[in-house]
Amino acid sequence: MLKQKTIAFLGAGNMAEAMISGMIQTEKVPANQIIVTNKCNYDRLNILEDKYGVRTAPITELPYKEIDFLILAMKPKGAEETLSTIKDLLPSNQVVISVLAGITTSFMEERLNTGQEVIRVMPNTSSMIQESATAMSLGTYTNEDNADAVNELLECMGEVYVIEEDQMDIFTGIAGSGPAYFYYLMEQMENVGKVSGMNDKMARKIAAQTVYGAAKMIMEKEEAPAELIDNIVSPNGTTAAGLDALKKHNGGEAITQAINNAAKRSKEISKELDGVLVPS
Ligand SMILES: NC(=O)C1=CN([C@@H]2O[C@H](COP(=O)(O)OP(=O)(O)OC[C@H]3O[C@@H](n4cnc5c(N)ncnc54)[C@H](O)[C@@H]3O)[C@@H](O)[C@H]2O)C=CC1
Ligand SMILES: O=C(O)[C@@H]1CCC=N1
Repeated sequence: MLKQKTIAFLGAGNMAEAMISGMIQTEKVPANQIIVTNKCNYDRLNILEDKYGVRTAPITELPYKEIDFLILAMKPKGAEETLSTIKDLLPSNQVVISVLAGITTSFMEERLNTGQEVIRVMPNTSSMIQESATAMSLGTYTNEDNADAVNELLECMGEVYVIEEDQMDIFTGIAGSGPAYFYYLMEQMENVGKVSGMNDKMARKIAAQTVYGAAKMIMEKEEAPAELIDNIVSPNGTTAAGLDALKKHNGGEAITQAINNAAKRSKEISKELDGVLVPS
């Protein structure tokens, strides 16, 4: 289904690159059917062209009629201007996909022509290696075939979850921002290893392998985290001592706060940006 689709990115940053990398690796989307544009920084476009074989174009020269899926991948504050620029350039059957935190489907629909199909998506940077946890929520006018095709496209980047849009803020807090929390924790693990005399590279790999193995256990065994914890803890052993310290220092509360704060920020972005809507 994807072989015939043309996909364009508006925005050539980290998230766009991660998604392009995921798509190219599956070989489901031919590289020359991906077109990337950026507001400025044309060097960045040259880098992506050389690295992935994608096509690039200045924003004013995008072949809108040729494009099936137009992916908004700039910062959320650029959405308003971009939607007003592209509004009358889009064919009616083109799907606008946004990965922008806090930008709702109704925000997009209100700024595009009536009936334009929009899909809100929240991937994460693990799209780069096809290991994203990605959510998608459909807009008012999305047709089923297009929704299926976009789902298939997102599967190039990892697992896809179709969720109600009112879950998108919390999903963003858990999975969109989530990799950063784990990088932060792994950085601490690495540092503790280094301080104790471990070789730098080995300390990093040990931390990453430990987290990777634990995540894989949850994915592959149908056991709850609590059961897996039970398998590690010996009475009066090292893990009990470690978990005691983690609980004493509110480790669980810290991750809950991180997720809730990110979700709160996603909601705030929606409110802040929606405030600038000028009725036509
Ligand atoms: N980085 C991440 O982990 C994730 C980011 N997102 C969303 O992806 C979007 C992009 O984030 P990043 O790639 O991290 O940012 P970034 O700063 O790396 O890239 C943004 C790119 O958009 C370009 N740009 C700005 N305005 C533009 C416009 N009007 N038209 C075309 N290009 C424009 C910039 O030149 C830049 O290359 C954000 O809205 C963010 O909420 C979503 C999920 C995860
Ligand atoms: O930090 C951000 O706002 C974006 C959205 C999710 C990950 N990065």
